[in-house]
Amino acid sequence: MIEARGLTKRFGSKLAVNQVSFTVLPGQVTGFLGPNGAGKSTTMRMILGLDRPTAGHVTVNGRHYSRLAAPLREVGALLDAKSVHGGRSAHHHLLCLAQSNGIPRKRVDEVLDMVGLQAVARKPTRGFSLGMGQRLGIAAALLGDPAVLMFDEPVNGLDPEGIHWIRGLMRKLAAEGRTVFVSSHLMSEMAITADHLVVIGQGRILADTDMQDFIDRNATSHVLVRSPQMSELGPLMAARGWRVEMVADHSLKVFGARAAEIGDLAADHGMRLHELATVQPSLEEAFMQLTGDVVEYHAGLPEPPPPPTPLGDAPAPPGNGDLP
Ligand SMILES: Nc1ncnc2c1ncn2[C@@H]1O[C@H](COP(=O)(O)OP(=O)(O)OP(=O)(O)O)[C@@H](O)[C@H]1O
Repeated sequence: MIEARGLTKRFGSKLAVNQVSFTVLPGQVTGFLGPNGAGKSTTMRMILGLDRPTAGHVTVNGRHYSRLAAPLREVGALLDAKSVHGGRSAHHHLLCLAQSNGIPRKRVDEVLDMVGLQAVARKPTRGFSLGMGQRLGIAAALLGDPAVLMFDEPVNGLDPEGIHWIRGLMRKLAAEGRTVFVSSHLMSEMAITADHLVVIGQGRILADTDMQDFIDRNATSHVLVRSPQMSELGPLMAARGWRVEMVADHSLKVFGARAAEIGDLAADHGMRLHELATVQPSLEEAFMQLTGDVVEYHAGLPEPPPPPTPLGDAPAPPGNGDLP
């Protein structure tokens, strides 16, 4: 278990982490999300005793990292996969770590097997791809068979097979009862890997809740409707007080109504429907909704396209409203 209480880190005038409190429980994968510069890495570094908190504290299994008798056996971490001496082989790197932490030699081969690096284990790591470096970092994290695991952007540089593999590994580690704390910018990946989310923005906790609750609270589902009689059906739905938006392919997005209500309305007026589907919001939509105001670094992108036209103001569709 990881417990942070009032955790704060200031770099000069920059308050990187601001009075953060959260608990990461065993037996589940907890995703740590936030825009660039939100304070994720700094928080993880404080958990590992690599940065000293300005205020507050954080413990791993009830103790500060510096007080752990055999740290690698209690917490394994992948923070910066590039922090390996390029002249050493993967085997040698792991062996040095094992020997300095009282871990049996045979564990080195076990973790090399687990991450799929056996075939290149004796080659210098300077020739490793980004993905191989990630796998080696994960092998080091697993070396002490720790109950707590932390991964900062673990899928960085991994190919689809590698991403699939790490997803399975995290789920397996959590199912074994371990504490798994993982940061990622890949929302689609987090959506299928994490059970619980801690979301941080500008150094403050914005959400600490389970995945479904986070999505439900921060984004709304809608119903996608396609009908050859859209020009008549649209105003009927708008008149019910439902928010109706025309989308690019001339279908409609309807907010505030259930699919059954829309189907009934169409049937009552003898109108045909070609599609009626409830669309659940994604983690990415919920994340963007919550963190939109706290993004530190905005790209100089061109102006976004105008929002979809609400149907009430929309020009009439061409012809009799039939869809292509
Ligand atoms: N050693 C440091 N000295 C000064 N400022 C720092 C230092 N480390 C981090 N910061 C600043 O603290 C803030 C939080 O940085 P941090 O790396 O923790 O964010 P992050 O959420 O991990 O970002 P990213 O998703 O981009 O990796 C940023 O504004 C960063 O510039």
